[in-house]
Amino acid sequence: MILIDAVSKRYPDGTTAVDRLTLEVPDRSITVLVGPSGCGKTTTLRMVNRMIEPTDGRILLDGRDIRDRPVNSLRRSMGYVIQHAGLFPHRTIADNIATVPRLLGWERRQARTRALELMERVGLDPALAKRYPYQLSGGQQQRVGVARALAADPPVLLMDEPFSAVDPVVRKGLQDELLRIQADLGKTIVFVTHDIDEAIKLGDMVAVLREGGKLAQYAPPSTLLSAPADEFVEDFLGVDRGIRHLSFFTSAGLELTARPIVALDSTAEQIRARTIPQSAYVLVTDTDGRPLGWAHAASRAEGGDELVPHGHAFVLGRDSLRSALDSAVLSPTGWAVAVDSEGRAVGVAAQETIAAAIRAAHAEQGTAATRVAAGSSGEGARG
Ligand SMILES: Nc1ncnc2c1ncn2[C@@H]1O[C@H](COP(=O)(O)OP(=O)(O)OP(=O)(O)O)[C@@H](O)[C@H]1O
Repeated sequence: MILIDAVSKRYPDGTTAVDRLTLEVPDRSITVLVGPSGCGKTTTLRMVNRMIEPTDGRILLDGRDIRDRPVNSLRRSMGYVIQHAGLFPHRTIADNIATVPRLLGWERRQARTRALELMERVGLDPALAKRYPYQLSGGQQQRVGVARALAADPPVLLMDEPFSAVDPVVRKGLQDELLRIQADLGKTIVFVTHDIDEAIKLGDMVAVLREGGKLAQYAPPSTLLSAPADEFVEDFLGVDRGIRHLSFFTSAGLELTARPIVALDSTAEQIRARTIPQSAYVLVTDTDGRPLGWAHAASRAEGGDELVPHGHAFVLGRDSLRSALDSAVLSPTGWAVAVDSEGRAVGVAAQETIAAAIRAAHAEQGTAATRVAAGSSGEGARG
């Protein structure tokens, strides 16, 4: 665990960049520092690897003051990724990634093997190993930056706006890759961003900082969205807070009906038998059970073959109630389509049913929060 204990940083010109910040960064999880420009995020991150020394307070790594460790060994236990990757322009990709292993005295061949292995892990074609950074796209360079930080397998990763300089699509890919890598490797990651959506997507814990380097709130993302500490945090979270919070509620227990699902070759009788009073439509599937679209039940029973696109389906259990609601809202019939992991239709749900599930999830979360507050449960509050 990294403990940032009442740490302040004042610069000689009188600027207070960080003001008595206390944070416990849990092991093997992603802690995000987020806040507006100039609120002290980078300064905090750099105090963790001693690129900046605090004016007051102390930082402990696994219970030991980081000032008691030689700075080189401290930094080698902490991979560091920055915006624009910061690669060495005159070194090949493989040599960039192998930098720290080589510094640690690894054989060239061993370091190269490690570099190639890491390229695959971060989603880079090993054929790029001999190229130079300028021959790679911005997104590819960021992946190299992550691979380089992971090269000596440090327990801690410090990431300073690593994905800010790439377009939204590439950025989403990099975020997904980081979550995949983290699921495999379980590093202790401190991640700086000014993007609240990125913080909510990536963070197990999120620290919202305000100007003057003060901590506004430190909580799991779900708690931030459901209970922002004050107006500043609420404003920073932006609009759609309620809708975004639904991403933390699973669709697993959602009540579905499979009745209005009919196969492409269903007879008029079968269609009539499967039509439900609440809807004039049936969902037509192919022979493998994958949804093709909605059909007006009465017309189809009389031989009509018109299908209305069903929009996006949600994967039951894997996707959230936000995804289920989105599916219903975008559906021309007002009914969401649920599929299994193979894409086969397993049922449909009306908007009202999803709304009831949302109310139940909120009530359940409220109960869990009360239990935690009362100290009668060891459960975390997330999701
Ligand atoms: N060397 C310095 N001397 C004086 N003030 C500094 C120095 N470095 C940073 N600051 C100030 O400290 C404050 C915090 O800076 P920091 O870079 O940590 O913010 P940040 O939250 O990372 O910002 P951004 O999102 O814009 O990168 C800012 O007001 C900045 O101007």
